[in-house]
Amino acid sequence: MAGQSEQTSSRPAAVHIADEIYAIYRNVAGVLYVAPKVIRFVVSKECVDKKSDESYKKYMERLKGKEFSKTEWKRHGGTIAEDLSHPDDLDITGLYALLEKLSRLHDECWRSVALADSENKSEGDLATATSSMSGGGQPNNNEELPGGDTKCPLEKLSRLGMNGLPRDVDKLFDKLRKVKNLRNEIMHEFEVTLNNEKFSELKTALSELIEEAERVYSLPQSEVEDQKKNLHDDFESLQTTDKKSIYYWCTRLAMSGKLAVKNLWKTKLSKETLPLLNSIVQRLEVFHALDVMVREGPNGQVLPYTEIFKAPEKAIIVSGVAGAGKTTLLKNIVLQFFELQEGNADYLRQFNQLILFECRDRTTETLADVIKQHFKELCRELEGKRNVLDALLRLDALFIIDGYDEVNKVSTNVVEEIIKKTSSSNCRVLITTRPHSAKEKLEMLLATNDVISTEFEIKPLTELNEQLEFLARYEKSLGIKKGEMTESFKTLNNDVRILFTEPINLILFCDMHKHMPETISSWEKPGDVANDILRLYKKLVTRKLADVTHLECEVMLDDLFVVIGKAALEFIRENTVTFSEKELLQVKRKCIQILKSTVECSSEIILSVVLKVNRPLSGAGKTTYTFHHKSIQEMFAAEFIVQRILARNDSLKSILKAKPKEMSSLREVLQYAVQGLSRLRPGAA
Ligand SMILES: Nc1ncnc2c1ncn2[C@@H]1O[C@H](COP(=O)(O)OP(=O)(O)OP(=O)(O)O)[C@@H](O)[C@H]1O
Repeated sequence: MAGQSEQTSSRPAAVHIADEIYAIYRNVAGVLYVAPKVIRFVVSKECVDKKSDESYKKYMERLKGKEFSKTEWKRHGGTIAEDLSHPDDLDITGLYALLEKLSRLHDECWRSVALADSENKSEGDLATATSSMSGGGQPNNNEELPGGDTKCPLEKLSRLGMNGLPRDVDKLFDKLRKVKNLRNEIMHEFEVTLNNEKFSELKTALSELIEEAERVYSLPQSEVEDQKKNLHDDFESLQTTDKKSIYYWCTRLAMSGKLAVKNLWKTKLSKETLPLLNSIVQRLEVFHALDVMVREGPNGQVLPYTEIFKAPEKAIIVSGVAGAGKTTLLKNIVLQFFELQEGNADYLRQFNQLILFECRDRTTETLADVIKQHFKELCRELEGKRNVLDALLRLDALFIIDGYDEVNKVSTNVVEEIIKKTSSSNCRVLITTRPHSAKEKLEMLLATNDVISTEFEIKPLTELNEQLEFLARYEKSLGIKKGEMTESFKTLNNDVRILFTEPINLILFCDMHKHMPETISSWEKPGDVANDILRLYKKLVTRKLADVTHLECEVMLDDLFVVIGKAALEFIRENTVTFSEKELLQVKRKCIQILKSTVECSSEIILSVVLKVNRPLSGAGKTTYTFHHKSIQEMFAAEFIVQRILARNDSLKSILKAKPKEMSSLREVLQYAVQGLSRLRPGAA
């Protein structure tokens, strides 16, 4: 269904739309409703030995004669939930994987029994020879019956096919693959979704699958006839579009969902305003393709980020330290998703819908609200409002959750809902988080919902050539003379250069290069850099103040930064990175008091330099404020701590005022504070 939006938007005639709805509806309902029914029938035949309330995991353990550990099940069961006992919620992909695993395991069982039989037989032959020599004549209990399946622990499943020979499942899987491929084409390529011929191709493929099942499982004629009749009736029922059916809403999403989401995000994400440069860059133009490291396994494999979806697990966690580029990676994935038709992001072809949710959001209360934001038009229709989420969960949607470490009381409910609702669907979830904070909580959330996940960590830009490549893109985009900024970067000593392994720091380097190039050559230790970044903020505020006063503002600025730093710390303690107008009021009041003593101006003059204003795109909703980056908020908070320690010798505990559970949000702040202290008072850190 990729590429749907553009085609749909340019179609003029209503009649065409009706034709398209009809074609899509039949194909989508064919692959999402009829085909799984047929495959479930085949699975039930492969599983005749399974008790109805027994989970597939327990069943497989019974056949294997041993329990699977978590990791073993991850390997054996793939994405099959541990407690799954009925395949009703699995779609073609899941059913295919399940059948493949079961049939392989059954073959294994038969092979091991045959091996045991042959060993027993040779022992028996020896015994017979011995006993015949001694004149004895015990019957051999291990004697193999025709087909060799009597000793198999599979009591009801026969090893023999219809022709009396050991069954051959290759053809069955060929037919199944045909159905699966049709599903993927229909779900992922909009031209195919629209293609009327696919509907009859699917019907033929399913009918052939039933016939192949007849051969493999020696099915009685009457059962095969019944299945074929059901198939025929189901396909007939799809000849008219049923607006009440959930597949009608899948169809509507297929037609307009992607365009709606593109309209919501593209403008917001395609440009980026850099923190202090006041320059706008095109996000895709400056994007540096980051590598990721596989967290599990001994050898810490490094992969391009585009490989993350090759992992079979439903949930993909991308972790990375502050400013490692997690959010930027997600934003680029969203943008690339809209460019799919140009063929430059094939790794996203497996998804036909996309939802983005930011954990820092403190106003969106439910998943239904998230869906409403994404598919406003569809949700305006009464039936749409009720059905869009359900329909989405039947499609191959990618749910992107940004910044789990920033999750708050409100957004935690939305995240939980996403994980719960997608757990038994075909959708996948991509979540970013800083590695320490909240990761355990996230893993717990996934485990309680039986969601298997895998983690990739963003690889820092440790090599000089990577850092230069990164900077060169910004150099070009910002119109800086080629080589000017990169040459300056090359002059850094190694101790300082290792600070620039994260993109955010390289961006701050661009800031320094523009506003205080002379300081770069004076950096000796990492602590010098964070200090200069705060100095840079002061310099920019001073410039603003110069428009309204010619008085000396240094002391006043220090006081203002203490107020801002204190607020930054308090917000971080509560894991808050976006602030409402109301929350900011308190800070403004304090700033005004300080300003009044020296100059008659509004607090906006200061806050407009330090904070970024986020106005809701739609016009609805409230304006929020953030620091230009969470790391900058952390630097301000750290500076406040350092100043309090130096000025009043206060204890860290009394400055932080943090409850034990709040301490994890302060990790990075403390790192900056230690750097600051060791710079100013080497013994104090
Ligand atoms: N791959 C990239 N290519 C180009 N610029 C990048 C890239 N990654 C990050 N940046 C720049 O670095 C800044 C910080 O990155 P980002 O906000 O994505 O980090 P993060 O890991 O989400 O940080 P945090 O954990 O603090 O929220 C971005 O605003 C962007 O300007």
